[in-house]
Amino acid sequence: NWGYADHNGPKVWHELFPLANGERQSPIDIVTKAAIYDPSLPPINVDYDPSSVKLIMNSGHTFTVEFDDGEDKSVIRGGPLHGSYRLQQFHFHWGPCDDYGAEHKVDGRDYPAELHIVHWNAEKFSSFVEAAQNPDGLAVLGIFLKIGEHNKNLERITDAFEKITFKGKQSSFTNFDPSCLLPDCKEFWTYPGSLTIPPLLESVIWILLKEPIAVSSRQLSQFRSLFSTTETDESKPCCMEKNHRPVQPLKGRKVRASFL
Ligand SMILES: NS(=O)(=O)c1cccc(NC(=O)NCCCCO)c1
Ligand SMILES: [Zn+2]
Repeated sequence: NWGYADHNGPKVWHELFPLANGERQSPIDIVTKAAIYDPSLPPINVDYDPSSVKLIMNSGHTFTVEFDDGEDKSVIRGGPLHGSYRLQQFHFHWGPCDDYGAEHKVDGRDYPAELHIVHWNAEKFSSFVEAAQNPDGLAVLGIFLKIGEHNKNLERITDAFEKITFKGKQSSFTNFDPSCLLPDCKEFWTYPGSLTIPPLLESVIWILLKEPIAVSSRQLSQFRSLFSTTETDESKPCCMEKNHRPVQPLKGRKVRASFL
């Protein structure tokens, strides 16, 4: 099925997933001078309960840290959002080297990786799957990663990798608050977009923080040490070395900024 190689990657996703050529696809290049400052945008407010984390798993395309979204324990509010959106999972996107690998760009510039914290509108819909079918169903908080100091808050995540080396593996994960991965400054850009993985549903309100967080090159290399193949895969085991979609056409969309 779909992946990031030449035979099954972003260039051919449209064959099975026609939304790939849709009107509000993600990621995009954020042209900062074209962003519209909107002083009426309230600040972003995250309220995460560390006890709602459940597990960490290798999906074959990335690794996800999944939360109990059966009740309103961990939510995001404010910014462009109407009401509260419930935390479901977070995951990352990266590339084969430290020069690129994030999904969104800023003024054409590549970051080496990007964190996506995924939420769904539990006030209007009864499940993630239902929310994902609606234009205001999902809210993804995107955080850019840059190469710098070792990030202690990532240690518990990279320490878990030995238990989820292969596709399909999962391991219990407890007591983790993803707000420890956010930068101090919560200024953001926001625009209407889509999932960046198939089925590319156009149901995401994107909120991208302007300030990146730092991780060490060694920590990022640990991401690439995960396998995109199962333990029993006949074909030779293959490392998860890239899982980012190229930027997509803006098609007239406006990007708003919470800052001047
Ligand atoms: N990449 S993203 O648009 O933030 C996004 C939004 C909502 C759900 C997901 N899903 C995932 O990344 N799931 C990981 C497993 C996918 C199937 O391998 C991604
Ligand atoms: Zn993502």
